[in-house]
Amino acid sequence: MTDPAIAANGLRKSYGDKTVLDGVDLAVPEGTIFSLLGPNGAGKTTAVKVLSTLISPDPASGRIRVGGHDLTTAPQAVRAAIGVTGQFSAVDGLITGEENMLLMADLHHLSRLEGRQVTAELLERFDLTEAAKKPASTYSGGMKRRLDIAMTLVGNPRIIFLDEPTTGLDPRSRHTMWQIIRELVSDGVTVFLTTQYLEEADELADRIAVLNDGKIAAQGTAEELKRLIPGGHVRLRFTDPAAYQSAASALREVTCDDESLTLQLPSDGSQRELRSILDRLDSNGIEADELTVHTPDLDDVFFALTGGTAIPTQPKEAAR
Ligand SMILES: Nc1ncnc2c1ncn2[C@@H]1O[C@H](COP(=O)(O)OP(=O)(O)OP(=O)(O)O)[C@@H](O)[C@H]1O
Repeated sequence: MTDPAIAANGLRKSYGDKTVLDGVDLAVPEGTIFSLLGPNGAGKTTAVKVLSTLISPDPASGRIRVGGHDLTTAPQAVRAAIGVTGQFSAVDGLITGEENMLLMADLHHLSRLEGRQVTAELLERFDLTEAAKKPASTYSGGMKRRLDIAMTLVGNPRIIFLDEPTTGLDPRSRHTMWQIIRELVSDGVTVFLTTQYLEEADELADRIAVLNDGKIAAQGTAEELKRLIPGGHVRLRFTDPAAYQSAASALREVTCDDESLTLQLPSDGSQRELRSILDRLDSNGIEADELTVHTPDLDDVFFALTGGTAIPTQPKEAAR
């Protein structure tokens, strides 16, 4: 098995006596999107800054490897493997988009010809060719973010940290950014994304970690996280009142709605639970007209995990 692109054990970071990250464990497989979610001030940006070598972890931290290199002993090698964009944008507003790109190419020691080629390709890919000769200060928020990512890609990084890449963007620009992120991953790049938009994590991330109080409160796929909290249920709708009545007495823990002939019963939506419901209906010769599964959405998960509501212990498969 290959090394994860990012692997942190017991990552700690304090500012004075304020502990921001209190033993964070993360493993991000290569070529996947990992999203770190958390309320304002949870420490997301701090995690990005540590993992991208902008600040040092506390000495009490465990082993942290990024791109196969040790963060503490080989920070230069880590820097060569990664790109960072986000709240600390590298875009210089006084010069044009093209000049920003060429400057980046210079920093990466590309020849003039290579620099021009890469710049033209990336400006085209990010739909900035038309604006290339205008000062970056005249760009819209979405254009600036696209330029920022294009500049990061000049160095051909295998791992990209995106710190809140769509904050403040309108829905169209946000969707464009999502498309860009998906394309990066389809090229094999690993993306570490922080976001305050749960929908964004749900849409993009292979795995999500929820940061709360300096610790990872839970991590897993969006589906695994949704199964962690109560609120999921199965709804059965009938057109035949007799079938509805039989189902109401055959099933346990049902809530009945006699008017709409609908039954609702709590369920985590797992295959095992659905099978047991269907088996019970079958063995009583009952057929529902409609069966729908309702799982809590990520908003419910986020509030439950970061609002102090008790949640059940995380099952093994979600903790892996
Ligand atoms: N240089 C610093 N010195 C002291 N405290 C800091 C410093 N940088 C961040 N903090 C504190 O660390 C905590 C975490 O901040 P961080 O920016 O990592 O949170 P965040 O999850 O990214 O929040 P947001 O969603 O608001 O961007 C905050 O309480 C912040 O005040």
